[in-house]
Amino acid sequence: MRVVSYWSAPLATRPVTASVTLPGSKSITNRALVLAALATGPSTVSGTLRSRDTNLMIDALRTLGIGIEGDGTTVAVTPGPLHGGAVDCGLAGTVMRFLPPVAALANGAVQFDGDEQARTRPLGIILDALRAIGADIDGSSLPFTVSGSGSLRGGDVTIDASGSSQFVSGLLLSAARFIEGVTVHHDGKSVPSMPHVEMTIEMLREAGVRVETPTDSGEANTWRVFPGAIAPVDWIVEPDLSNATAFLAAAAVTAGEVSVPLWPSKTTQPGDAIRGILTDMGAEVSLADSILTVRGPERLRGIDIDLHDVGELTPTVAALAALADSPSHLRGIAHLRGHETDRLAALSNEINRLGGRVTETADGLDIDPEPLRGGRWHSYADHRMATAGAILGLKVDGIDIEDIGTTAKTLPDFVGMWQQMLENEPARGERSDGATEH
Ligand SMILES: O=C(O)C1=C[C@@H](OP(=O)(O)O)[C@@H](O)[C@H](O)C1
Ligand SMILES: C=C(OP(=O)(O)O)C(=O)O
Repeated sequence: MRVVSYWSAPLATRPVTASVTLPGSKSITNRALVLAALATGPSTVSGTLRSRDTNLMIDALRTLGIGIEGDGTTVAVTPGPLHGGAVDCGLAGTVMRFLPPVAALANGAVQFDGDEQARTRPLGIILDALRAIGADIDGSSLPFTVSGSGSLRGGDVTIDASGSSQFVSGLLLSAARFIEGVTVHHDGKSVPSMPHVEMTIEMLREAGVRVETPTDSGEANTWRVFPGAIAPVDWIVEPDLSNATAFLAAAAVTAGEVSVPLWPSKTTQPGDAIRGILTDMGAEVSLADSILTVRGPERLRGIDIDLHDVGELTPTVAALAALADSPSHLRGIAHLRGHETDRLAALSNEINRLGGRVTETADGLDIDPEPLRGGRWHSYADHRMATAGAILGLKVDGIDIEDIGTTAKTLPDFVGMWQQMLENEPARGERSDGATEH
């Protein structure tokens, strides 16, 4: 018997009004750490997210020989000779896809493993790509071993990155340190989450790396990183806009008003797309003096949207759609079946268990709003499933969320922040009831 804890999601008894400051972006933090580790001298990272995914990245880099000082949000990274060791990826896509190329540059064997659930996440594409450019790797999913020889040839490689943009980002991030750099060609259905590839390219350029995306010369879906030095940078991490979406959704579903300070005026984070999404659903959204404010409408409209570029936002958008007053169609997100869990199945199962009407399509979800009732909400070890349940819980009494602690993947203080947002609202707290696993 496994003891499962449930958190009674607090109901909003009035419009939510709050200002919520978000910790740093997972995606920017983990890219900054990798680039700092491979740089020619010491870097700092300020605004570092401290969460399970980023702490796993820090622990892994330390294991491989990188000096990382600081327990808080400012860390100092001192590169050192890379050596072998054991890396725990947890359930972090960024760790399991960004570090194998780093390991190929180490002197020694690097053993990768992770959570049971991580063993089914797509990985073979990037491991095969690394083999094709000279790496010695045993295995095609977790657990696997990279036997580093201190350098990697690099060169041209063709991959199908339609399963995850992280295959492209992972190869590009370390490539300046490959003898020949890398040219990655994508051949397959379109690459999802392209803003995350843009984020990789922008950060590489900030570190002085030469990157070309020769779309102009007719080579769409090709990225080239030239060999050369990665410069040390004092990175400043933006707040995590994807995590912000759950809090902004609270305003949208309660006709409330939520602001998030330090919203960047220009960003590659996909979370920025929530502005357009909430506007389309009927909310009033404004960005002034770096403060994003969302005012919720009396009635939220459904939405028909392709989320291919911003798939990370799907759990929030699905929760919004389930509380809207007209149908929604979420498209372009077949790749979510390889995220922390099969998010299309998880969202449809859980919303339907509460009385909703969600149908899984080949590449998304059709959501017909129905009155929902309380009940258990399973989170599948997925931080964004847990936060989607919390959004529904604002409007539907009696939703008990399994393992709310799973939000620690990217937002360890989610419960505290949620309760603070609802200050003066009755918080129903967490209990542990020894229920057996479903
Ligand atoms: O590179 C990154 O930081 C990420 C890329 C995306 O992955 P996919 O392309 O696999 O969707 C995104 O969903 C994930 O949360 C973070
Ligand atoms: C898909 C996600 O994470 P990962 O970086 O583990 O792929 C996510 O955070 O929504």
